[in-house]
Amino acid sequence: MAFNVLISDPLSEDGIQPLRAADNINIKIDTGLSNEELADRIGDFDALLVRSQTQVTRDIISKGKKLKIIGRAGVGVDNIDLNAATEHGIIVVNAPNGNTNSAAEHTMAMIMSLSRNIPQAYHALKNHKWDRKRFVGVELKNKTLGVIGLGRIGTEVTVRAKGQRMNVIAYDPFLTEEKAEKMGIGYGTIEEVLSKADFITIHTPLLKETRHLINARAFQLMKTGVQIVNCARGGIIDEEALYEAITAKKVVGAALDVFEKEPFHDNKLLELPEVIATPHLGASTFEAQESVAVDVSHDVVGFLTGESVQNPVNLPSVPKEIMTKIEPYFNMAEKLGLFLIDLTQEVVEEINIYYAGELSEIEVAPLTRNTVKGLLKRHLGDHVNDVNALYLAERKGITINESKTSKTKGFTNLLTVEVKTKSGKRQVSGTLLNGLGPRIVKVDNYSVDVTPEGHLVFIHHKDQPGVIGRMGSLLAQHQINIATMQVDRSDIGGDAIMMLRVDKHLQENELEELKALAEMYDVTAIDL
Ligand SMILES: NC(=O)c1ccc[n+]([C@@H]2O[C@H](COP(=O)([O-])OP(=O)(O)OC[C@H]3O[C@@H](n4cnc5c(N)ncnc54)[C@H](O)[C@@H]3O)[C@@H](O)[C@H]2O)c1
Ligand SMILES: O=C(O)[C@H](O)COP(=O)(O)O
Repeated sequence: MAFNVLISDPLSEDGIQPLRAADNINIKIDTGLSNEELADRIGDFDALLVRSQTQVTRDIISKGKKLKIIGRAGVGVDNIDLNAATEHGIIVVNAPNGNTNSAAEHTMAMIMSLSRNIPQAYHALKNHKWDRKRFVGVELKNKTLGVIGLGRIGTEVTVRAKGQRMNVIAYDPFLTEEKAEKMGIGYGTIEEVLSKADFITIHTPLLKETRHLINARAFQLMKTGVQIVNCARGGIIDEEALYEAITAKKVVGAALDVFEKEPFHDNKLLELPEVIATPHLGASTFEAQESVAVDVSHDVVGFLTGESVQNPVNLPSVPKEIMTKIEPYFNMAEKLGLFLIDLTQEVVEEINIYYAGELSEIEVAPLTRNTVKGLLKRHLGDHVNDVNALYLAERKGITINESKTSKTKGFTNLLTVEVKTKSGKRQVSGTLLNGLGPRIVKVDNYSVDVTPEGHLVFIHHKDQPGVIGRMGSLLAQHQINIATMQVDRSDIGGDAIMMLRVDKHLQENELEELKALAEMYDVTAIDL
């Protein structure tokens, strides 16, 4: 099967070699498309690769009928509608590590350019003005740099600023006193950092919570004479408030690589001599571009060829060593979900998943997704996948609970799936037998031993002599061969079950005839 990949922003040619080298991938490079053009063409593609320029909107995503993966060659995914991607079951991957160094270096270049008025002095000189007085700067040594957001880039900037003998103070919701101490920096609330810093640099993502994080109130808290750098995302600083703060002489310098609206031709901030700027160049180095393109290409090839991805954005990332442990259970988890929904045939209100034995010691989130995928698949078909299974369940009002226990009822590992419906609860348990694969070992309170594969028939009946014989004769009349058969009962003459594996799918009339036999309560055919 061949896959079509569209690259809609300029990516490093060396970086996309993993895509070029893959056998079954056709690449189309079409940069500078308008949203409408992209929406028109996206229907032919299995994967879309972008940087920050392409706006991957809900409309584009919904027109991507074949689209399976969106790769962002860089960090920020604020140009991709993640909710829409998740709802459509499209995985989004990014390349979070490849441009950290370049972005940190660019930030330092901006801080140093600001402190010594280098762009302004250059500009004057180009205009034949030899002006030394106007461009007297300040040293960085012993100045305080306030870092807002101490992730990958914020941390790298900190290391470099310390090299310039700056004092660093940072705010990040995940920064602890111990961590700050270990890094040799100060830490405080955002208000403390804003009020103590001589230079402020922003390194958070653009989120609902960080939009206009640096607003008029934040500028009020800052020292008069502060200088500010934004190499993270436009929109984190309120540009209107920054303009006011500069014209009020509160802020004496601002270095901006990113803007609320990009690209632009006019931005009134650029009319201010205190503002220096670059057109979103933080990640624009040969090294960073090659690195992010390689990372994202590997993930796209990996995903399209059925392997796991390294940098998923809308799926929790699972370390390889943990993935290796849980992968063998994936198929069983999905099959248990499929089995149970067929057995239940009712509206599910709640799903409870119990992980026991070895399973209680490992990360099980991917197994929960696979189980839920199985439970939804009968009704939603291929529309449901690992990416959107939990979202779709939630949208249907289904509560999902996971719990872990060491009690295994004699099995080394046991996965039990329970659904709650209006008429009660139903359960199925499975185990992975070493070397033998998965087995269904319990259905409700009955013990069985069945491979979850092929054509199964679950029969609920009264425990009475002759039921098994009548069932066998009827199947024989229809030329249906029984491959394996299990029976169990609650007590003598009470409720009993049969679990058959048969060699062909049971037709509706055959099922009806089985149900009509004496002492049968219910018969369900389940194809796995
Ligand atoms: N200019 C460029 O070309 C360029 C290049 C690379 C990255 N970026 C941008 O830089 C930013 C940082 O990238 P990164 O790789 O360091 O990301 P990261 O995820 O490693 O770090 C972000 C940090 O921000 C923190 N944070 C979140 N909300 C916060 C808040 N309200 N206040 C303070 N901290 C908060 C997080 O806890 C995290 O530690 C992103 O916006 C990314 O898009 C820009
Ligand atoms: O978030 C990022 O990785 C940077 O903003 C880089 O964006 P770019 O890929 O458009 O240079």
